[in-house]
Amino acid sequence: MLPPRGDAAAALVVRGLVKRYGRRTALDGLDLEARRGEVTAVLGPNGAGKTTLVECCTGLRRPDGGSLSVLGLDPRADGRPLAARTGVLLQDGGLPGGAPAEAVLRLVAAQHSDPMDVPELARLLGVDGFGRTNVRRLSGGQKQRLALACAVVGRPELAFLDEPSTGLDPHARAVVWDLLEQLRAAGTAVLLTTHSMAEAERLADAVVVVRDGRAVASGTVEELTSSGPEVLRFGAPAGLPLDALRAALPTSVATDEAEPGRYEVTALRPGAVDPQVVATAASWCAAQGVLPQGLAVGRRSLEDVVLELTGGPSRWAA
Ligand SMILES: Nc1ncnc2c1ncn2[C@@H]1O[C@H](COP(=O)(O)OP(=O)(O)OP(=O)(O)O)[C@@H](O)[C@H]1O
Repeated sequence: MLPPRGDAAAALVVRGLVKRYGRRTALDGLDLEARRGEVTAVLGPNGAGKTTLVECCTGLRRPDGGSLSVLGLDPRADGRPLAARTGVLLQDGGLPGGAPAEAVLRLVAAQHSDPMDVPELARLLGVDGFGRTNVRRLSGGQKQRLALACAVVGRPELAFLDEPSTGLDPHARAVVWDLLEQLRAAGTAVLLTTHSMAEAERLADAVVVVRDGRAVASGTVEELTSSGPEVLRFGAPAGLPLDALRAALPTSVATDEAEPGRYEVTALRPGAVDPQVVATAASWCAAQGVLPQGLAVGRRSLEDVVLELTGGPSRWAA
């Protein structure tokens, strides 16, 4: 694990956080920091403890051990001042069911001293399209957009966003990503939990990988993915015979169909994936009569790293 980057820009400092539910330990000594003007993405499989972390940070749950500093305050003792300075999006929304969407947003805005412009935010997140609809009647994605609007309307210094783009269509997701970039540019510290590697790659200034209630790695996407061997990847029809390709390539690379239709030529020593290897693989594809889709040389993807750190695909499927 990379050393923590403790400094004055940290809006959230979590040290050795422990939370148990009966005999189940959800957080087992978790360390994490989130800095102002940065998006910190918390990644990890189902049950890793991400939501419990957000619930502890927002004062909804009492930790059993460790320490928490939220904008220099204690989330349970200083709930009131923190409510004015933080924004929270929880997975189950927590919206009142009996009022129209835009009225709910106005109500939340009125609780803040310098809220964003409500009509403008409503337009940005598409809340204006269902502003008069009762919250109870909103679709999952509409509720999610309203809950996100409520979380950010008070211009929070620190925003806790638990899976903000889950259930959103691609257009809404792009809008949410733009909004998160605006928050970051305004100096907000954003703690984002997500299962979307694309979201983390696009937005995260820092990534914390959580497994079994502990941070098992942290750093930038670049720091986490820059180690490991170079790999030539391409897509082609599944089940192509690889023997001829293996015979044509040097022994300094290993060739596999990593998953059906996804081929990888991995360097077994530094520099082994060289231009000649790329040309050989392309010629082999030509001999097979196939066009290699997305042929590219790179290192591990963020998904590869996270799967490796958290125990592989079977663990994620559990
Ligand atoms: N209220 C609760 N009572 C008992 N156990 C709980 C409770 N909430 C969470 N847990 C357990 O604590 C562990 C961590 O759960 P948590 O919801 O924090 O994980 P998560 O990383 O957010 O998962 P997901 O990705 O599925 O949202 C899990 O084993 C879960 O079953």
